Amino acid sequence: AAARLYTEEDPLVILSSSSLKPTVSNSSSAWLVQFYSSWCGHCIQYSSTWKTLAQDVKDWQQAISVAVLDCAQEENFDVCRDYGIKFYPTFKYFRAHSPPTDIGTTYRGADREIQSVRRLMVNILQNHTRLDWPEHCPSLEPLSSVELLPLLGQRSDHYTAVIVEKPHSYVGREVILDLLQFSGVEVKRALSTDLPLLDTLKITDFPSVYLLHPNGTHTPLHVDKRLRFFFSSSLRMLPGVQRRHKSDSSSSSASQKGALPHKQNPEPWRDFDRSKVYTADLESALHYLLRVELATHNMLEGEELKIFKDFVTLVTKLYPDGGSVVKLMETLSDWLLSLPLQRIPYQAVLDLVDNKMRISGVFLGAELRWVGCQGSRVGLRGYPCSLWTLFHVLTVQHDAMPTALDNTGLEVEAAPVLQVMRRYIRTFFGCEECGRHFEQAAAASMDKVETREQQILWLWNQHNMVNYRLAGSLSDDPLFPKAPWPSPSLCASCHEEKNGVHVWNQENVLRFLRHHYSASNLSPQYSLTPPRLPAPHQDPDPVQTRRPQEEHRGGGVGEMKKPEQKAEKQPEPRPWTPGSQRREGGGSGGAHKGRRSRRSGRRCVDPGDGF
Ligand SMILES: Cc1cc2nc3c(=O)[nH]c(=O)nc-3n(C[C@H](O)[C@H](O)[C@H](O)COP(=O)(O)OP(=O)(O)OC[C@H]3O[C@@H](n4cnc5c(N)ncnc54)[C@H](O)[C@@H]3O)c2cc1C
Repeated sequence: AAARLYTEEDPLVILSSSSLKPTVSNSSSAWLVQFYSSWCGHCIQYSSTWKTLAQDVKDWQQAISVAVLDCAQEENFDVCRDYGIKFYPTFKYFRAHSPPTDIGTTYRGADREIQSVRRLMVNILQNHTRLDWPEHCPSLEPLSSVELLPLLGQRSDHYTAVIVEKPHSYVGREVILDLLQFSGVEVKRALSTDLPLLDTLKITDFPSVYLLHPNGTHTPLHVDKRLRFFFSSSLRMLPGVQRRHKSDSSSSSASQKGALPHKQNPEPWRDFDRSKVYTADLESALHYLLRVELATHNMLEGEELKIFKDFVTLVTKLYPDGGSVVKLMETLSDWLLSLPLQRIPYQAVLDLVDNKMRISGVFLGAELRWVGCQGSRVGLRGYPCSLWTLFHVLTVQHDAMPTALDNTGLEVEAAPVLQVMRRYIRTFFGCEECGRHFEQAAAASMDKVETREQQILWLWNQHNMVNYRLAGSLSDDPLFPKAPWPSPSLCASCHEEKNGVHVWNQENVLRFLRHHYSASNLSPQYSLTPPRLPAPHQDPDPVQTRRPQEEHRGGGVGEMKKPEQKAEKQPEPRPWTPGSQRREGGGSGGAHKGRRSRRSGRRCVDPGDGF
């Protein structure tokens, strides 16, 4: 097992003697298989490149799939001999619909860099004939102005994106394949040598994307950088464009029309801005965590109690809003720390949260109210989304207030937010499998995190690993497809390309995260708890005094409206009461009193725009 270079977690198929032939012969897609040996040093070194390649072309798999087979495993000795493998690694490709007698064609290209292999994959596809063309692969050939110009002005039930590029460019074909699993948009390509097309569309730069809208209008697609990643991301973000789930990959007419495939969410839709973080999501996270997730642990004792205390301390010290939530967590923290008990019944925690604190006007919102975390139907997004959001906010707050954890005992750890998160997820998070995955990742690299900046980036990177893994899975909300985050529309300067491969500019990512998850980017709109009122002598807090209408004005890059549903109005905050969810009233009444003396007085600094 120690020698295994690839696991089921990797975005590729692991083949063996028994599965090779049934998989690659008569398949509706082509296959690219790396025959390797787990003892070969070069194969070990190359494995990370192969995994990156597999991730890069994961969305192409209905046309061409990536696999590995370990020839060092005894059970595979015979099959490697039968397929003529003499050196490691050997790359072989199998055309779609190939007969069982086909032992594949060996790739002897100049190099094995990701870009070269990706281009090889495009060439393999284009070498198919009409008769054996992979079933789900659209045409990769360029179209001419004669075919394209008549489409101008026509109405349709989907977008058509025309990529106009130089003859040797691969971008158009790669973007066509990147969008293979998405409905609501069709991608075609044309060449920069087609002068009538260039004249009509007034295209002078290459590659360019020209977009034909469903309503018959047509415009150039604006991207910050003319790179494959930017084109693919922008097209995936078009309204109504969504990832096909495995069950509807045969592109049912409903998904083609951009309709949501599942039952609509009965909750009223709340318009929101993707470039903001909503306190309602953070409050709902704590509401769920304290009243639902924790409720499954009747008695908190020993290690569990310690982990819960640490979590409460962390939120008390780092939660960015200064209102009821902090006061509540502070009171809870004081209470937990003052008790000499080794065991605390969960019911006592609940009683404190629901009843005792309410007497002094401190309360946590009474319901789940997802905003940035609302899903297109019940059961999607919600709590896990808000938990990620909460911990991202805490990593950024820790960076903005480095002394906030002093004298809590947490400051001795290099990455206290991550360590508390790790222990919380392992012990309390309801999704056991998520906890197992997260623990694996933490065990592999969390101990290497030494600075607050690395702490922010570690969590961002880990979250993206999960996004990659879950893209296209059943938990992927079609309205919010899982994808590398932040998207180019949120942060163009976070994305670059090196040797044809997408890379992150980590400096800009860090800058973006510090802004996105900062206190000044928190929107109180839809919040369930009363905002902190600035004391007469204090400067008004820009977050808390901003009127909801100002937050909510349309036109921003990230504004997210859901079609067909009425938006919910800004609600009145109301407290939690055990029997009734509807009772009104209850102010924060001095909820923030004394807070600044107990928490670090430093404010988070917004590094400004310009991403
Ligand atoms: C610790 C943890 C581990 C999980 N592991 C699994 C698992 O193994 N299997 C499984 O099926 N589900 C897992 N989940 C749930 C899953 O990751 C999603 O949270 C859930 O499917 C809801 O997805 P979402 O579309 O709301 O976006 P989420 O992934 O929940 O993201 C929430 C919001 O965070 C922002 N965001 C997205 N990516 C990043 C990033 N890289 N850095 C910073 N911000 C980002 C975006 O604004 C996004 O809307 C896990 C959740 C958590 C908290």
